[in-house]
Amino acid sequence: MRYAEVIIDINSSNVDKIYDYAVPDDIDVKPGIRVVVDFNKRLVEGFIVGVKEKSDVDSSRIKSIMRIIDSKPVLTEKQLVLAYWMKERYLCHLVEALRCIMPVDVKKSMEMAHMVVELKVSIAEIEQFIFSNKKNTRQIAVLKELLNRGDNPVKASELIKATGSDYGVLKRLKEKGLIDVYYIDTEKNPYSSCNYGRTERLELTAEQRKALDEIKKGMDASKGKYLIHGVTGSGKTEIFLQAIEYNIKKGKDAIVLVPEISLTPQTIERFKGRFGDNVAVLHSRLSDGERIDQWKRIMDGKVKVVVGVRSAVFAPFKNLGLVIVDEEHESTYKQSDMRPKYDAREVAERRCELEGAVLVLASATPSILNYYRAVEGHLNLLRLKKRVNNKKLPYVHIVDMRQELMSGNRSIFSKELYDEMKNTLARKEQLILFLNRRGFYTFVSCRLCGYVMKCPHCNISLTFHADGTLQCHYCGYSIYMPKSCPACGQNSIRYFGMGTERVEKEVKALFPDARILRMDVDTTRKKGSFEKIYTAFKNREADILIGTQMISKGLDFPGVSLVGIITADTALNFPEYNASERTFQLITQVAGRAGRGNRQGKVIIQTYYPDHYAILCAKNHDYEGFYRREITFREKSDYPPFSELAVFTLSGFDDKIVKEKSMLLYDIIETYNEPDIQVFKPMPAMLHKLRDKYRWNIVLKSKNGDILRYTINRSYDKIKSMLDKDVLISYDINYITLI
Ligand SMILES: Nc1ncnc2c1ncn2[C@@H]1O[C@H](COP(=O)(O)OP(=O)(O)OP(=O)(O)O)[C@@H](O)[C@H]1O
Ligand SMILES: [Zn+2]
Ligand SMILES: [Zn+2]
Repeated sequence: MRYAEVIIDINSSNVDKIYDYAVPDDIDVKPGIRVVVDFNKRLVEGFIVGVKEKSDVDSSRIKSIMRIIDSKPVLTEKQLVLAYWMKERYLCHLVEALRCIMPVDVKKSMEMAHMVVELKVSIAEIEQFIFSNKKNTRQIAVLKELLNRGDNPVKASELIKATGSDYGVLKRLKEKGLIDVYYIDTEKNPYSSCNYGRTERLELTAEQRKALDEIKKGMDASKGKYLIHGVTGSGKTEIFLQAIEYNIKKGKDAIVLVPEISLTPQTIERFKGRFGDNVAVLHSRLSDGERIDQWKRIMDGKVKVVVGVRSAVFAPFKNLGLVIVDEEHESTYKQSDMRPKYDAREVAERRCELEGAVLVLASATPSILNYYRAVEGHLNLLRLKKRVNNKKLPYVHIVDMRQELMSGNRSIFSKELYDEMKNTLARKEQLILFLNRRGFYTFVSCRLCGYVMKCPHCNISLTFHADGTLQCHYCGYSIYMPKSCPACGQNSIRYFGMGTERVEKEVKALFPDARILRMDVDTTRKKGSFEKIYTAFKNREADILIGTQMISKGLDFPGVSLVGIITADTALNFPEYNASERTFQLITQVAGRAGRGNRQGKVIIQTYYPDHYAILCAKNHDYEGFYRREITFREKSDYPPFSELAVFTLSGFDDKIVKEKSMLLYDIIETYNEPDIQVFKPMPAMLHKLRDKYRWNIVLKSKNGDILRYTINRSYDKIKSMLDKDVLISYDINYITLI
């Protein structure tokens, strides 16, 4: 007797283990095949992860596999290993990891969405079958429906609906040779309709060539991990393109990860321009159907390159040779809002190790973590110090906003920025105004009593919008701006702070003839609106682009000679160990948008902290200097990369109960008394009240990742058994932001 080790496709910690099922003699099983099994008297799907001759489970209790879903494995052995690794690293259920690797919608669609069914034999043979198999009512219903529809193939999903049958019925008819079931390729390729001009390989600069040669060596050896540190505009993308070309020549596939906000038409254009229809694009704005189609094109080997966001790291290539992670420092590579809370950079690295592929991380401002790993010799550091064609990096000027205020300037623009804007417009060049939205609110309060308008569900300040509403950016709660103060009744409610709308208004007042575009969450909500604004600015249909984080990445507009950073330091005072790192990265990236054309660019940074090393090093284009300051601080305070951090978050409607349970969890962790673990007392989360729920955090820190994970697992299991439904608990290992 053979036994299959099966992972049940139910997402629950109780079910997160391997179950043994007996394999009937006439069924052929392999790891990676999906099966239907009886689980607690329910028919459920599962994945076979192993096959063995003996089972330790009592033979009287072992059930048999009902049937197999796939004739060939849908998961490779390496994908299974990757799933196990994710489970260990992020403490997720194996099913959660498998669902990333083989998303549910893709799974379903493989069976249904594109399957077409048609008769394979003559009508006479069908009639004969119906006549002699009267008992198979469901099979007969299907055949009759097909006869009714004449010669045309019918979609499997439609057929099943019309006859009340299921996929199993179709499968049995196919096995009998009566019908044919096949996929049609609808090729809902959302980019194929666009016209991408073909581009040719560029003659590389000496620095580019050196970097590419190194990467090629890695590709020849089927291994290697690289970190490209290349200043903005140094031509990193051209290196990617030629590395991919080499990879394709070797018959291999490549994945390029980019942050959501840099997956712009320009980025897509660059890859499509070189590799045409060999490129699939995966981003979160695709419809389900579009995503499934892209996924299928990858599985069927129809493309050689995937350009996509975080989840594209799981693209089901069979012959992966290269994974590139562009803008490697971006925090969005970490999935924070849902389980499994994986980091795509780490998954990429693990996947490369497993599949003999080369990893290339790249950034103008590498994450402290990966730069440290490069310094320590775990990553191969490749440097690009110059811009292409020796174009100069922009000249950066710091304006001390405290002095502006003292000299009587209450405008959001310093005198210097105003003058430069005027000059730039006079020269008919373009300029970008950048606003750091992080931690910055346009809040509304009473000038007399100080009352602040807050969201009743989230207890954070409401944001003022130009249409006269106040909105909560977390839950969407919205009210009209009140005429009088709800607390003191006086007519003295005003809004403070600044948003992109306010900037736009001020610019209009100062430069009534300038053509302005605004790019933020509000103006880009509609599908395609990002592209519209982008193209308009690129075609120089506007002079000024005002925007938030969205415009900081990867944009290459040669017409831009001035960048004004209106609020450079709003994130600097965030109570987070990585606040300086993120401020430095942001300023450097935004500044990098200036002077990519013929004229040297100019950048003006407005700040209240002109002496902070994050600001000063950004001004001097001094990454190494910043790194040295920052790594010293991290080492002294035992912050990553010298430790790992994790957080438990408890939440519920009753603040008192949530706090009590947090204390209880704290005590549990303390009683384990692990010397390598530092536990911090429960603290109300920064967003203490969110969507009517109160939230508390417990932070853990350790130099020993194994013990950290062991402790999280143990204490989580323990506290789970002591919680009612009214308190929810979650954890995040190596979280990015503590909220
Ligand atoms: N070898 C080359 N010869 C001529 N032009 C080049 C060469 N390499 C790149 N370029 C051009 O230089 C410009 C900047 O390159 P690219 O956008 O790849 O820089 P980058 O390093 O990715 O910058 P960022 O980090 O700011 O996104 C692009 O317009 C690109 O087409
Ligand atoms: Zn709210
Ligand atoms: Zn008041």
